[in-house]
Amino acid sequence: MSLLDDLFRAASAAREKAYAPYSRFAVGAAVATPGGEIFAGCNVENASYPVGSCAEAGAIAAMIAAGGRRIAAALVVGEGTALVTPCGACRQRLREFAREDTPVHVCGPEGLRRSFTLGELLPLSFGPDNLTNDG
Ligand SMILES: O=c1ccn([C@H]2C[C@H](O)[C@@H](CO)O2)c(=O)[nH]1
Ligand SMILES: [Zn+2]
Repeated sequence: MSLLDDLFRAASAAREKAYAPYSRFAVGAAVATPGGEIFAGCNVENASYPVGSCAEAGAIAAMIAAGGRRIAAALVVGEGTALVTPCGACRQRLREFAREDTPVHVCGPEGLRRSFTLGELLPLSFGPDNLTNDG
């Protein structure tokens, strides 16, 4: 079984647990560390709508809490027929721990629809390197 399969399974399982009573749009996400550890998350909405969080944020939080610091690959599972790519805020969240060439796989419930690099989704990005002062 491939890393892609493992990411898809983890994200799909998290998506089953999504708390999305307002949008009724369940999303699951998973990230893999360079060592092959996988962390997943789902969207968690709130009666105060802006307080809700994306699936990607949950997956990244799980990785950080477990001591992970780098994302080697990410995957999102949405629904409907359109591509559910990470929202703008989540592209930036991924950017903190990933590189321009890091793959971001976009799936529907049936499986992979398209793969991007993070650089394609967030070109000319601002990241941690911009804040280092070593010339
Ligand atoms: O990549 C995405 C796109 C949307 N959502 C969530 C946010 C909200 O709960 C619902 C509808 O936007 O889907 C995610 O979690 N990840
Ligand atoms: Zn998002």
